[in-house]
Amino acid sequence: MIDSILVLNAGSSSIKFSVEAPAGAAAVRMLAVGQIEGIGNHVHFIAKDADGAVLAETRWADGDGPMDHDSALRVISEWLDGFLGDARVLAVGHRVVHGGLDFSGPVRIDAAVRAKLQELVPLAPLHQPHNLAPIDAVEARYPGVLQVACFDTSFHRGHAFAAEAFAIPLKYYEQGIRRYGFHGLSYEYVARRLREVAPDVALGRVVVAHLGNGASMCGLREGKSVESSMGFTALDGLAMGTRSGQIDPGVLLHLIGAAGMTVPEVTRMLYHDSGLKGLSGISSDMRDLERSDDPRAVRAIDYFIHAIQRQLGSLVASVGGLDALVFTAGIGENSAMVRRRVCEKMGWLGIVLDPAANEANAGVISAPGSPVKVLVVRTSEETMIGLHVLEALAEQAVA
Ligand SMILES: Nc1ncnc2c1ncn2[C@@H]1O[C@H](COP(=O)(O)OP(=O)(O)O)[C@@H](O)[C@H]1O
Ligand SMILES: CC(=O)OP(=O)(O)O
Ligand SMILES: [Mg+2]
Repeated sequence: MIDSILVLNAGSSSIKFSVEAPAGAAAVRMLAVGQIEGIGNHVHFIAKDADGAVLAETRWADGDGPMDHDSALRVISEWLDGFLGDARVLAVGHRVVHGGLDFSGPVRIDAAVRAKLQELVPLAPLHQPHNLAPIDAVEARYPGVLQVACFDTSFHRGHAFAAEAFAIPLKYYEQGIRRYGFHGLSYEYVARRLREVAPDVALGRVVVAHLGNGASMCGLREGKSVESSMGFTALDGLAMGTRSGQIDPGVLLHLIGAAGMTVPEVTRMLYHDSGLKGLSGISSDMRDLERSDDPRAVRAIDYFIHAIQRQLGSLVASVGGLDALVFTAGIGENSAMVRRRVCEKMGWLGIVLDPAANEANAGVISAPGSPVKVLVVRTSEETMIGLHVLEALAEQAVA
């Protein structure tokens, strides 16, 4: 096996990984990619080679197999040990969801950086601990190896004040209580891919809908992030698998005040028991809801679609019109139903869907001549992280 860069990406319901070989100064060649998805639900491990051929796969019965991120990470590292054989690990890149005020780009991890990332755990309780655990596991397995943290927040830094601030006393803004935005590695990757697959719109007014277990939307102009639906934490904006999305802060004041709930109880409700799961009472997984004819499942999907449509209208205002709408991530890439329903009521924006292309999960799903181009782009936070690690390796070589 070739000396490689390892990439680890812990999401809220999955751990994704890839093995990348440097291929020149600014490109990586993927050797293997895989994930454990459905952690805590229907757990599924798969690893594939560069051509998509399955190298390993395990599907556990409900309630069986790795039920938390730690045991999922062990399954992945055992497989990686076998795959890598005696190849050298050149560096390891990690997705870290929150970079706070301090980190506006990828950073080499040392003890001081590790400590700062730990401080941000309360701002991303569903992600940050799972992002940091692999850093420690890698240090134990490959002592001294270059480790690079790549942040979900970096791509959004540089938003205008009005897109970044909350209208509370200014001192809180100075302290870092701002709308950071997340899924930035995904948006950065999609913005790059658009230059290849849709150069006519790539630098125009684009809204990207990253619809996974966590879901957000981003307005782009000239390939740069202008505004995100997510804010200080990854709770804001769209309803998600288990997260509420946008909520009137008065509801929280009521629950903590008059209704007597504790802060940990409200935290648990907003992060774990809300969204599709909370509304349906059935599942956080869109696949389960699509299969169900329970009216609660139908209403949960209705809410999800409505939230996306409202956010789309809002982001179109932020970027000043619309040249392209892009769907990505687990739901965006795979659910023709969600894409069809989001677009259905958006004709007034100039969106005309090609139903057959949409059903086929094609790259371009708008009808020929549609004023707004609608695309499906497969995201790869792992590739983006691999490229950032390559830059860090080059900097290390120069230093
Ligand atoms: N074929 C499909 N149809 C509908 N939804 C799907 C399909 N495949 C995956 N999903 C949805 O994608 C979600 C996972 O998306 P993903 O981007 O991998 O999540 P995350 O990175 O946030 O863990 C699952 O919760 C599931 O609801
Ligand atoms: C930020 C976030 O919500 O990430 P994920 O979609 O991986 O849960
Ligand atoms: Mg994700």
